[in-house]
Amino acid sequence: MEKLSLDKSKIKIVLLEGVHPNALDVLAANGYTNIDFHKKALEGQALIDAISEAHFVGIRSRTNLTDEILEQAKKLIGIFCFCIGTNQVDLDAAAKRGIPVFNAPFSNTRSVAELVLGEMILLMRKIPEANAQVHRGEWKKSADGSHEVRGKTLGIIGYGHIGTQVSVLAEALGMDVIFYDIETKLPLGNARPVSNLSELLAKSDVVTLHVPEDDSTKNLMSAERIGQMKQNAILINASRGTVVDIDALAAALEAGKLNGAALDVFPVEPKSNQEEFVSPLRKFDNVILTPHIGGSTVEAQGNIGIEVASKIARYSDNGSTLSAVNFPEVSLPENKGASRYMHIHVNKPGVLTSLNKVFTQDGVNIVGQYLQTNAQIGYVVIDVEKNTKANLLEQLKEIDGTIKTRVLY
Ligand SMILES: NC(=O)C1=CN([C@@H]2O[C@H](COP(=O)(O)OP(=O)(O)OC[C@H]3O[C@@H](n4cnc5c(N)ncnc54)[C@H](O)[C@@H]3O)[C@@H](O)[C@H]2O)C=CC1
Ligand SMILES: O=C(O)CCC(=O)C(=O)O
Repeated sequence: MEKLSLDKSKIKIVLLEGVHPNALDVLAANGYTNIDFHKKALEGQALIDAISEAHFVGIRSRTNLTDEILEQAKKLIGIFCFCIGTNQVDLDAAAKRGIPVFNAPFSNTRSVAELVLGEMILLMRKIPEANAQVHRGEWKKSADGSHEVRGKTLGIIGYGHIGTQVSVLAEALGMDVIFYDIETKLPLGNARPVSNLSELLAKSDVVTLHVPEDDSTKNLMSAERIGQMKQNAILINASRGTVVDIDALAAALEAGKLNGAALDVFPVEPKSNQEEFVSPLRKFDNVILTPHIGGSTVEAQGNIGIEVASKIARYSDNGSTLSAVNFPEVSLPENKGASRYMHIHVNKPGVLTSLNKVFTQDGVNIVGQYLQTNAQIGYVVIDVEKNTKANLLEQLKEIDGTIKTRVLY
């Protein structure tokens, strides 16, 4: 008889970076108990040692899963980011090994939007300087340069899940909202798209960044772009550190071009809470610096724990790759009494024919078949009448182009 899916107690899940305990509860409720829970991020050999036998790994933004690290994790089936950003994972290296990468695209977005809103109000009132001065014993009561946000223009760069929420909240405060996105986006409320970045920068009293880390956003806020901002404007970045040229920002602050800035993310962030944060921005009283905590609220982390752990259980139990960021997305129905074979392969001619031959030549009755491909890989899921024949999995493994196969039930 065909060997079926691995016993759940043998499926090893490694969770790093102190993901919320809700994740453990969800996994336990789904029968997964073989879990290594690490409070911190790991790197180098310690990371390799931790994940070398893992079937699933859960991380946040601090763990770098590079091609070299993934090469040492031969049993890995899925990578789960308990956050939005997936730039810390080599997505292509994972895909070529048949490893889908999942994230939590919504659960911490409100937390980031609220932080940005709060920072914007504080910076427009020059509260960071006032706070620092009073802490030093200085008393400088003044209205100079202190403004309401009502009636001011907010420019949002990147009108996605976070940018749109900032837009709605800012309008509720009476702000005029304009936005720039490389995609055509539905404007919410009275927000208006602008056709280029220069226009947004020239019109905005506050500019806030909500774009992903990629080639198009590297140093998006360069010296030139910061120079295009209004005199006395404010810059907020809670997206990714690579998006702002920090030296250019420091120069603009030094020159009195900007009234203030808030940064939650940095090109180089300390690897642990013990490491010192080094930045030319530390000396400015009118800059709010936070340690990448935009999404770090009890609510967001609790929800992410549930969301991502449910995705681990779903991919493990059912094979669904819905919402994977680097993989063909296959949404699968619950399996009702069939055996489910999953086959991940290089997307090239002939693989499907060979695959179907394995089943047809053995007279196996196929009761469901699901296929998605992208330029790199193909993912086929085949439901067949239970236990019809032995060694189907072995035959699937032998097909030229096979990356990974798995059987459930
Ligand atoms: N500070 C923190 O703790 C957190 C940071 N983030 C980061 O916030 C960023 C945004 O997150 P979401 O809004 O959820 O992402 P999203 O994917 O929903 O939206 C990003 C938007 O940026 C647009 N975009 C991409 N490249 C662009 C470019 N070159 N110029 C203009 N627009 C561009 C996209 O079309 C999209 O509409 C991500 O980098 C994420 O990693 C997310 C959560 C927490
Ligand atoms: O601290 C974290 O979990 C990372 C938050 C973040 O930057 C994200 O969700 O992209």
